[in-house]
Amino acid sequence: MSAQPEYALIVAGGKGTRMKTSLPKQFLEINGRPVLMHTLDAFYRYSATVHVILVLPDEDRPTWEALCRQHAFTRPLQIVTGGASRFQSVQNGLRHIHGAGLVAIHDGVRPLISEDIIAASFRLAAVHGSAVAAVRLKDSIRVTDQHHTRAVDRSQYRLIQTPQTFKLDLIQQAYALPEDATLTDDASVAERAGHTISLFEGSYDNLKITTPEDLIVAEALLTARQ
Ligand SMILES: Nc1ccn([C@@H]2O[C@H](COP(=O)(O)OP(=O)(O)OP(=O)(O)O)[C@@H](O)[C@H]2O)c(=O)n1
Ligand SMILES: C[C@](O)(CO)[C@H](O)COP(=O)(O)O
Repeated sequence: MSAQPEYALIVAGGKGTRMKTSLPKQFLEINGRPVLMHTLDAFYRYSATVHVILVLPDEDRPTWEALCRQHAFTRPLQIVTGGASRFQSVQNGLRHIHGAGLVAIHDGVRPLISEDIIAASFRLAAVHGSAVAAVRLKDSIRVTDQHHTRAVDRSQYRLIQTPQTFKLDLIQQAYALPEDATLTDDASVAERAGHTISLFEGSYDNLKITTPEDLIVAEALLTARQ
């Protein structure tokens, strides 16, 4: 752990349109427990003192509270209201954090995050200002326009994950600027504000639950860990 206060901002305000289920994917169960609880559990396993802020839409709170009762989930956390986009959910979460410290922004739908990666992100962000989990590509890639495709050098690219961990003043200042829908993650928002982004090694099993087959893979990976 670093000497500074540590916050985990877990965003779970999405609708999961690509999952095509009526229940948002963060509430779907994998191995008998909601995706979001697996995610939160990883942060409590990392540290008993990390301040956890959970971003949820107001209309999803009854669902979450019912799941907490059903699964006897009593971990301490602060719930704040989600926004219409991931940007707005993160922005609202950051408004509820005061003072200096570090914040790990993490998708509620990345339930396989490990304590080691969380620890590395805080440790490296304390030194560099930012620490963003990333992995190398395993497939070949091509760039396309409407008419042509062209092979590109995959060694120059990374797949970006969360956690994306920052010094608080840096990321709060970056999120004070207007929303730009082309910025899909926190690193892009920080970069737009003039900050250099530091990457560190993420993990292929830190998958984001996005489409139905991701649930099957996540269950298999969780089972293999037991
Ligand atoms: N208004 C939003 C939109 C997204 N998120 C969160 O951002 C993370 C990554 O988003 P994504 O996987 O795209 O989730 P959804 O927006 O729910 O999915 P989809 O794009 O398929 O609708 C998720 O934990 C999601 O809950 C959020 O907090 N608030
Ligand atoms: C933040 C993120 O998970 C990093 O890979 C990703 O950018 C979220 O993208 P989405 O469009 O919300 O799926």
